[in-house]
Amino acid sequence: MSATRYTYLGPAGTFTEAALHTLPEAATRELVPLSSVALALDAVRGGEASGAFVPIENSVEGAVTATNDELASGAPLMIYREVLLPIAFALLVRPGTELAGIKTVTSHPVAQPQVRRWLAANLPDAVWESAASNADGARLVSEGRYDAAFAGEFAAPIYGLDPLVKDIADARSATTRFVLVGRPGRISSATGADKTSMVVWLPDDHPGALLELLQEFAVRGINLMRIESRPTGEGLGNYCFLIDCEGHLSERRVGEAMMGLKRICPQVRFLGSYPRADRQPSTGRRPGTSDADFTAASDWLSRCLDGRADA
Ligand SMILES: O=C(O)C(=O)Cc1ccccc1
Repeated sequence: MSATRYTYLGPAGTFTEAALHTLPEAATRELVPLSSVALALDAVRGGEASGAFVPIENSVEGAVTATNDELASGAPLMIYREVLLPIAFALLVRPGTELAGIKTVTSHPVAQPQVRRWLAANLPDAVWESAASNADGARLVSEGRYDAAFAGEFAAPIYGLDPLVKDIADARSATTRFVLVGRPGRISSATGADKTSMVVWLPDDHPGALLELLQEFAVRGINLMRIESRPTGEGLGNYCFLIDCEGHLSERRVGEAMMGLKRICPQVRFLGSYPRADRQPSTGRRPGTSDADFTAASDWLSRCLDGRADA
């Protein structure tokens, strides 16, 4: 196994690669591009790499389903870091191509909703097809398989293409979130601005089951940052939930919420506690949910059990 190898969604020139380079340790790792999220994660599961860097969520399109499904199934993995990257696309073409000559265009499926309005306004008759990644779309254009690709402008020189149009984004603040995933191991210490991720399977099918699950967070004043339902693959109506909440597992209220979920849900997969990329501390605490409040309450319980309730 290689402790210094990170795989990522490639090929060269993906947004994933650009985001990976913002991690300080990327400079000292062997970075290996692979053609799918599943392959990048399997290399970690198989011990050929210590980390895989993959997109997980987009502010316009939502979940990158391949990543979410991989984290919810198969051998367990954990998230150790996250990176946020603002995304703007360039329309990459072979030198000499003009807008009027573009009949086919490609991108990663998560990119398409971010350029849908631009496409309708500027290339209404062009046929869009999905690529394994935005950079792979650029590679396919260089091979003549498509006329144009939406990708990062930085991918153009890698594939001998020209950015015909730059800075394309239907939503100005489009951001993609990427995560560094490894095999389960020790989580980093709390920083005061942390996030905890998990996959939770619903308590057996009954009215209010989802509410019961959410109450574990609500009563402890824990703010949710994301909740995504995904089919378990075990028949219609069977879903699990990928949840990100504010805080670190070592905070009493987060630990107690996880224990609450563990008691009522058939399965809970802890996906890690790690520093928030936006460095924002957790929002508004509910009174009585600080670590000191939990410690005081359990001390009091011990005194009650000892017959010293008034001490
Ligand atoms: O990293 C890439 O280039 C990808 O293909 C994944 C992706 C898709 C859409 C926005 C950002 C990243």
